[in-house]
Amino acid sequence: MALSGKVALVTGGSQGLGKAFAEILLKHGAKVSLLDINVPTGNKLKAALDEEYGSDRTCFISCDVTSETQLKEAFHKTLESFGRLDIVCNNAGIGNESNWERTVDINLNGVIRGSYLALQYMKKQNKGQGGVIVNIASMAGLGPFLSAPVYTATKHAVVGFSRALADASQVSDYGVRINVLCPSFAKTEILETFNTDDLMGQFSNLRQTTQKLLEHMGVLDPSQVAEHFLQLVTDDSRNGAVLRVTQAGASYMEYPKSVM
Ligand SMILES: NC(=O)C1=CN([C@@H]2O[C@H](COP(=O)(O)OP(=O)(O)OC[C@H]3O[C@@H](n4cnc5c(N)ncnc54)[C@H](O)[C@@H]3O)[C@@H](O)[C@H]2O)C=CC1
Ligand SMILES: CCCCC/C=C\C=C\C(=O)C/C=C\C/C=C\CCCC(=O)O
Repeated sequence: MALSGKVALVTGGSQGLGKAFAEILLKHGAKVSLLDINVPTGNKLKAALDEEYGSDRTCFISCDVTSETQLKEAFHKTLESFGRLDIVCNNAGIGNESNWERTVDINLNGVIRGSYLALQYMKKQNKGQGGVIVNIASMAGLGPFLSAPVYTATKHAVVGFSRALADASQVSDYGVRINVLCPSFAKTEILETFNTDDLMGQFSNLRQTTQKLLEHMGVLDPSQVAEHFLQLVTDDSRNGAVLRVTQAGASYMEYPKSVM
């Protein structure tokens, strides 16, 4: 998919990986709708991007992915502002093992809400032009992150949900590809979770083990992660792909062939 003239929507787009995804899409000619609950940071980012790319290339929409109403409205506004929708990145996520229900509602339910709305707006059967969904999971979607069982569960679920949806989309001929990105640790604000006992919940005692894991795996720059995100957006041959990104490089996960 060539990105010039295409329109993308990124949840959790105010900062961190969402910001890096928005920037790489803009660099390649797309327009981007940024959705986030962090309004001051989102507005500041929009102002900075206006300077660099012009004010008609982005919009910022205050939106909580736990609200079906707000998310629906944000998709509607994006279509209204830019006239089309081609790329949806369900990226918003948190680490909170104490209020684990909220973690599930953002990291998993938010991805499901965003993916279903994306299909509704992009599938050919609804007069959409087709497109691509990239859901942001984590290395914790592929193996256990011992100090964060609920975070791990949400990310495994995002991988399974996205793979099943990709097959469903292909068999239904929606013209929408669905891929998953699984980054290792990246230098963003979410890493502060490890310094916050209230968020670590009952496994805050495992701080040292977590710290060792982080030192062992290293910390990626968001721009490195964004390069691989771009691959999932632009490579039309990829549907149901799960791409893991580590300091050692990126590789597609291989799974046994589906029975159907
Ligand atoms: N940084 C890392 O080490 C890794 C992060 N990830 C995933 O990447 C995604 C992005 O996280 P980061 O950029 O690292 O963290 P971050 O904390 O910098 O960014 C997350 C963004 O999501 C927004 N957000 C949180 N709850 C929201 C809600 N209910 N509705 C809308 N927006 C909401 C925040 O305001 C923030 O702007 C998350 O899904 C995270 O799980 C995956 C692997 C590694
Ligand atoms: C409440 C704690 C969750 C905090 C979330 C903060 C950072 C998130 C980072 C990640 O998403 C995880 C990245 C990599 C490590 C995860 C698992 C390692 C195990 C992988 C394996 O064994 O294959």
